[in-house]
Amino acid sequence: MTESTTTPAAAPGDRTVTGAPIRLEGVVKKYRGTTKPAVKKLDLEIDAGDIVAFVGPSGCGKTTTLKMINRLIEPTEGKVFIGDRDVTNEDPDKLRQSVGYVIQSGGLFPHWSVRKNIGAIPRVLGWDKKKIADRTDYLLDLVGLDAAAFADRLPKDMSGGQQQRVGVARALAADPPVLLMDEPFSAVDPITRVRLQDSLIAIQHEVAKTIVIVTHDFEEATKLGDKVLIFSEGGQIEQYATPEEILANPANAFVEEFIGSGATLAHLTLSRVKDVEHDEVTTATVGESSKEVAGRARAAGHTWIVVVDEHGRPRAWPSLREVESQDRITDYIDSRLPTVATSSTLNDALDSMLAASQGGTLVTDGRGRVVGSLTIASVMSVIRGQLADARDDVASYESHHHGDQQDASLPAFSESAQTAESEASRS
Ligand SMILES: Nc1ncnc2c1ncn2[C@@H]1O[C@H](COP(=O)(O)OP(=O)(O)OP(=O)(O)O)[C@@H](O)[C@H]1O
Repeated sequence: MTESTTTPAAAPGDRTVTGAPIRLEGVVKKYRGTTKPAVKKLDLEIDAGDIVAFVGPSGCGKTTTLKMINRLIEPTEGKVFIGDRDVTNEDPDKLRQSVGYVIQSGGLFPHWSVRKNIGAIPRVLGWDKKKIADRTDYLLDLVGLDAAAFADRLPKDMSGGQQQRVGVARALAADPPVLLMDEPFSAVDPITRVRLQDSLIAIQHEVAKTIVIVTHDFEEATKLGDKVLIFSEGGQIEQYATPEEILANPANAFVEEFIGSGATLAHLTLSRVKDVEHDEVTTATVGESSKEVAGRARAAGHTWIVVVDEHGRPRAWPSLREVESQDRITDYIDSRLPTVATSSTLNDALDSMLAASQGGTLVTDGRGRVVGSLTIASVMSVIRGQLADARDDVASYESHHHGDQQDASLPAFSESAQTAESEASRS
């Protein structure tokens, strides 16, 4: 028998995983001076090329666990492996050069240009100038920034979202197999956050690292995570599974409580967009003075506007920063603009937001004219209100139904309950 010497060809669209698996074995963290361990005893395997999102209530040990992977926090007990390397025995500085790390506000050196920031670790590693310059240009493009415009800027001359993009580029500079992200998108506005999330998904599609991300936001976790890890206090794993599995089969009452009631979904198809109060929007037409439009928007407390055509139909929804980057409103058309009609269900609205990967959507009337906007938060708050009402109804039914003595203040209800019971017993 002859051995095959050919390596199986990758299927079209297959990506080369450059990430390494991460394994935690019996990892414990006891902070000095505390009685309860922050992380009790954690065994965890993360597959190469996966994004795993850590979620859980405040203080449950997410950040502690994350930082034990690059030993910004030293484990009290246990071992951490990246690939085959037992990193608990490595020089921590060396280790951190091979593990990308992204924190909340980018964490860039403020007096260094973007180029210098991105080149920080490659310089320490002794790369030559040309290689660093090429890598910087590649990474800026990867994170969606124009190298010609941004490479020589200082962080303070960039938006929070742009700084965070540079933070990601810097973390990827030395091509590490692992990227750790500690609430990377929590300091930016929701629209920017959605864009950064989408950008991370696109980047990961290309680079296929192993990414661990700590987030407070379950939506973000389900959006980004190939798997989501739900912790409870003491770094206890309550469920570690794909978002679909968690939503369909929460492992226990803790997880159920954490992700919210499943009834939420049922309500989405019952309610309509017109039942939800829309936010007002500032509209403008192509060619108007940007300054005037921005002034109008600010007076209304808006941070973005909708550019509409002569029929009032939306073309784009630029932020004021984008508006003010030009003298006049441009004729740009955003082909991915999410819109829903007032007659759509809330489910449609969420679909539209998700399809466009947006945290909000424009609302149009039957003729496609913009009448306002809707955010996921406002849709969710309506649903939560409905659920609370539904629970109150059930609770009041149960308290009266199961009470031994009749409540004199509710004779009609008691009677009807009794009637229903006697009818049921007759049938
Ligand atoms: N340096 C420290 N010294 C003592 N206790 C600490 C220290 N850092 C964290 N802790 C405690 O360890 C526990 C876990 O903290 P950790 O920051 O890992 O939680 P977390 O899940 O990331 O919380 P959050 O979501 O609020 O950021 C908490 O009870 C916290 O108070």
